[in-house]
Amino acid sequence: MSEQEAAFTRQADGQLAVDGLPLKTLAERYGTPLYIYSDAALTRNWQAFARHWPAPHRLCYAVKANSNLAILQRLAQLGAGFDIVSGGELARVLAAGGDAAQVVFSGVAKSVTEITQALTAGIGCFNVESLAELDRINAIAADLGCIAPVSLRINPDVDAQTHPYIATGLKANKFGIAMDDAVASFVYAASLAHVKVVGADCHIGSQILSVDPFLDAAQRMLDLVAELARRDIPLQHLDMGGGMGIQYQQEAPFALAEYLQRLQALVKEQQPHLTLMLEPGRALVGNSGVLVTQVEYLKRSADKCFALVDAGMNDLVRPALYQAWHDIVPVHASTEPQATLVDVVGPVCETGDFLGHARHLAVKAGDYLAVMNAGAYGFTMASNYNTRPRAAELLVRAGQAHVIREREELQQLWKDERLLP
Ligand SMILES: Cc1ncc(COP(=O)(O)O)c(C=O)c1O
Ligand SMILES: N[C@@H](CCCC[NH3+])C(=O)O
Repeated sequence: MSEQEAAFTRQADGQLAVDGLPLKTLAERYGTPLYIYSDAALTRNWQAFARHWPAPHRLCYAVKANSNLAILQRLAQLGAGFDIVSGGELARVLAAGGDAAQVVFSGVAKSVTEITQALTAGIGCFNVESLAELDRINAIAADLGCIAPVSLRINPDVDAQTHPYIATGLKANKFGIAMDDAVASFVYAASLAHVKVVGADCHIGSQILSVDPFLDAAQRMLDLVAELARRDIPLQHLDMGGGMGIQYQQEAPFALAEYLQRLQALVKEQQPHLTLMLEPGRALVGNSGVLVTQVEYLKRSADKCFALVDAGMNDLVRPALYQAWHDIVPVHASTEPQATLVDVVGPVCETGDFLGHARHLAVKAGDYLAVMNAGAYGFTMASNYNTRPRAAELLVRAGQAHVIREREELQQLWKDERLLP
């Protein structure tokens, strides 16, 4: 967000550093590709929310953005709840010391196993995405002899004006229950013996740069809350999801404080008893991480120059998947005098395997590059495509680098595979 300071800064000697540690030194010591996160940035991002979000309002960090245990641990220490989308994410939150009661469970296709696991752990709330799911939760809770706290995810049908693959609040999207069906769905939920309706939620998309779609969605949700109150279905909380955008290139995201304050003002005016919840992912972790990669080769032809680097779409898929822009900068001042237009591409056998096209870079083989703002949806979307071990992850805290995930070993990649007898 606009008020967030950069954690990765250029020192007087030309080195890009985090907390005074040059990234080049870290890359040489731990190898590349290497994800490096800044605890100071994470903490600052958290505080940018927390400052304007007094209790009892709550923040449930969207685990999918970056689910490393140490990141979850730090956020739990800062006071975060968690928004999860799988039993795996729930297990991670618990392993990191998170409180099950502060967990909300989103996701369109929760399995019997996952619902059972979540009820047994005592999670705070299911964000239910369909009536079929509601029936399943009710039946499992009946078997377990408990009552499941539920919120219904309503699709407010607002256009978040973001990339079509990460817009989620339109009628055409697979998420949530249509606003037209919302009242009837709540009436049905309230009639079930083993669920307790505690809230309503929505999530209109990701990387949203204007506050208007959020406030538009909030007003629609508040109208629904008012209608439900008239029908004697009082709600305790309204969860407006995540989606707050960050600056990757020239975008100008809205001021976070403005959104948080205007949202609270709306609620205070119309439904003062409601607790508000948000599920930020990217806005907490996006700018707190970089992916460091080394240039293996330069390949020049008459009209093209490729920097072939050791990180690929399997390490950071966002450019390939969404044509997303990430700044790519040298980690240290290059001895190459001439900046040229370079396509920064990975080793994966796909034409779509690129990190950045036509970048102005002074670069030579052996140089390290930092792919910026890679803290969200970076490592969590990484794969082993082309039998490439996933990168190591470091968290720098108070000037010290901690390995928070070891680089994968090749043997780990096929340890569960079996040759035929
Ligand atoms: C239900 C839900 N909540 C929260 C998030 C987090 O979104 P963001 O990282 O854009 O804040 C997502 C992902 O878009 C989501 O689907
Ligand atoms: N993975 C997407 C965000 C989608 C979030 C999923 N609800 C990204 O990298 O931008």
